[in-house]
Amino acid sequence: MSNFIDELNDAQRAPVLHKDGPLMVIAGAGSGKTRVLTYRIAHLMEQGVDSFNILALTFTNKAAREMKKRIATIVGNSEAKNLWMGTFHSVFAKLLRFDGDKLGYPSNFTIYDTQDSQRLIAAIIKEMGLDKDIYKYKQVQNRISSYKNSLITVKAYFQNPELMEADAMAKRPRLGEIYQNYVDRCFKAGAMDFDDLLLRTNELLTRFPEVLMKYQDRFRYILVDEYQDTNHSQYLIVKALSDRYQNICVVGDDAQSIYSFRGANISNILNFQRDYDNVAVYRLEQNYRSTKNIVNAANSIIANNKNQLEKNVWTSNDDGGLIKIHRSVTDAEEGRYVAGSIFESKMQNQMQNGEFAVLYRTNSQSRAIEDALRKRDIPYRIYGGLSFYQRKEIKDVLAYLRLVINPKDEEALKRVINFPTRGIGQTTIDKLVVAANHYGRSIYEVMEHLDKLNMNINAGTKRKLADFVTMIKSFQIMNEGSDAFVLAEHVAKKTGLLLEFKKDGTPEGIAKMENIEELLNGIKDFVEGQKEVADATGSLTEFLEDVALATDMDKDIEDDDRVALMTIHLAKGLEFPYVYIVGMEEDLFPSAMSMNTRSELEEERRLFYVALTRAEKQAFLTYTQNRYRWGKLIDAEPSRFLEEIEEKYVENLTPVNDGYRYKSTIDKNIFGEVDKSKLRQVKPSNGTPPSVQGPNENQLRKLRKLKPEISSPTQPMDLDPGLVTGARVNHTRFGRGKILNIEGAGNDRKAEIHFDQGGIKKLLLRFAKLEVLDNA
Ligand SMILES: Nc1ncnc2c1ncn2[C@@H]1O[C@H](COP(=O)(O)OP(=O)(O)OP(=O)(O)O)[C@@H](O)[C@H]1O
Ligand SMILES: [Mg+2]
Repeated sequence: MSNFIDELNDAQRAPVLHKDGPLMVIAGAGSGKTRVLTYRIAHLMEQGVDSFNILALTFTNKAAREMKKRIATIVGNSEAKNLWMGTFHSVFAKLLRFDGDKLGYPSNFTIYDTQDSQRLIAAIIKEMGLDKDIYKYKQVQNRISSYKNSLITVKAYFQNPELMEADAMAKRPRLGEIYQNYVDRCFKAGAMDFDDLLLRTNELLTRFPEVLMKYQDRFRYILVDEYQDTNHSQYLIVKALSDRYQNICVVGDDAQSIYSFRGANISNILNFQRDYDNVAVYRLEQNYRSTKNIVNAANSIIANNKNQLEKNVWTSNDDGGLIKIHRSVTDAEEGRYVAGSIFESKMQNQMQNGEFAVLYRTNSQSRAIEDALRKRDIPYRIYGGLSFYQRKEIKDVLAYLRLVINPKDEEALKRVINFPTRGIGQTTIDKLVVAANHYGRSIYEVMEHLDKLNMNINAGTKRKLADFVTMIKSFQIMNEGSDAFVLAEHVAKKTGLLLEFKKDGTPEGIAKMENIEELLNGIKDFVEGQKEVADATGSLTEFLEDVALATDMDKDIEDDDRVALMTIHLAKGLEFPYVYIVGMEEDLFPSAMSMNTRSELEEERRLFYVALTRAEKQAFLTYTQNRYRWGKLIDAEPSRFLEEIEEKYVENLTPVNDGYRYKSTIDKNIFGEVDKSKLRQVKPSNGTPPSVQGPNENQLRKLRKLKPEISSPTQPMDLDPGLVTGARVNHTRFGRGKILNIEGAGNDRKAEIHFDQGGIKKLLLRFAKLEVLDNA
């Protein structure tokens, strides 16, 4: 036993040692909430609480694994293994495997990922003959998802005139029917989507008191990290399970609640004291993660929110560097600045790639950063993009494996029934779907009974369908006798998938084959690994569940030294020595979609607070004057959040008094309708010093009259001083445009130009004969 209790300060020790009963830890970022949760579990086990009686819910599976590792070093590996620990989705998927049969689900139910759900919804919209431009499948899926997370079942929906009216007003009067069909189809396919994992758990616990009692008795101690981001469905599950023993410990930070768009409800944290008797509330105030400058800057930002619990976060860490703000002319230049700055820090301070993170508001911002990092040969990893398991060839193999476990799985079946091609056309598939709907059965069941059904399908096709069924059945027989790896390898060969990609012969085909090989390796690893886990057998079902709930975030990558790129949402709970927050611009951050109400804007501000508090040593904020959005180059305005940081904590790397400063006159109290024109009213001061990085239009005009050497160091200067990023130019054939980027040297010097007539072209300067315009 280690004396791990000594690794806590007094304020942290209290909730760790707290005896039974409900407790809540409310504290700012980096104050040790996750550490308290981890150590409390270790302490409970030391006090003799059986590891089987503890349930811990975390934000990512990776976080759960790390906690388990830490606990294992304190109480020993074998005990730590028995803990039920993971995300809500993974924990309750496991619970539903045991008891979902009471709701009519097979224990081997499939988990539909978002893509599966969207495909099915798109198919239903088509079958119903609805206009796909009005019934956009992604929007419909979103809507259904939010109903499910608010526990609005189909039945409840049709009993609620207000909801129906709202959908009718949105020109989607038949949304309820789609919802109904979607739920029916999932059920028939023996499938649950992500939201079902919570919805059905709730249903199970409400409808079957004996099941509820069983789990209440099992999970005598429940702990929840990031409690501020639980949605209603999750909240109810926790409430129900903890109702009997009331040994519930939640930790969270209202200032970091950033998932309300997914139905998370900050009032869960505010109402906790009302929900339980004698709640002990603990507060932590000392931040161990960040420098004084970062902590104070973050405090000054969040102080702009009206709705928040009083907190006084401080740190005894060093002051550290000021928060650096950098402006550039284009997003490409922003990327180059970030890459250059990382490169420099690495050189100067001997830092690893893994010590840097670049955070952004939306995934699409990663491209410019990636390009720049690649040019500098800095390895990076994008989190939350298309994960390995979502690649087409991988999903194809997985679809066959899913069919082995659950042949009713409609999305898997549709995916591979004719891939590799075996002469089963779309018309045949449509007929099968119609028959399946008619008989209230799955497509596979229809295929099994083709000879008894009077269907208009010719004998040749019938034989092909029968062959397919026979093939799946042969896999099923094999699955009983061999492990997941042996079976998967057999399936990849026997179905012709490997051959299909090999035949292809292109580099892409080969890459796909290699990916399949990687998948097989992964399955082998999994089978080996599972042998050590309690309750696990290394079966194919377990593997598929792991995959369905995996995100890239969950992969163990500690040994891999790369710069991390991710959205701020994904960065919650993590920490990095150096953090770059890019795209600090109005309409991007805060997002244009989140400025309609005060509460939306406050959520964006919390998001900024989360972003900044990820940094341990140094934070950089960057913004650009021009950015591509929705295929157009737009003038970007500096984010209002920049001016909300108290001035003494920031350092501007680019001059701010030159007409493009971020100090706007925007009225912070106006929320609904921000007067954008105000941002433009900032007058350029006289005697603007020439900027050395990213000149703006005003400066460009001046620059053209100045000596060539006064130009951005990132832009090697041409003989013609006007040809720089951001300059307006005229081309004899393409007309007027704006230079986005200049690259290459000598005869190879090229300019990337966005022409007013539309279109971006890369032109060799020695041929282009560009005229620099003065009247920008
Ligand atoms: N008493 C302590 N002594 C030394 N380091 C500590 C102490 N408490 C926490 N830390 C360290 O401070 C950092 C932040 O802790 P932790 O991640 O638990 O904070 P948190 O409150 O969960 O943050 P967030 O709100 O971002 O989730 C971690 O690196 C942790 O190891
Ligand atoms: Mg935490």
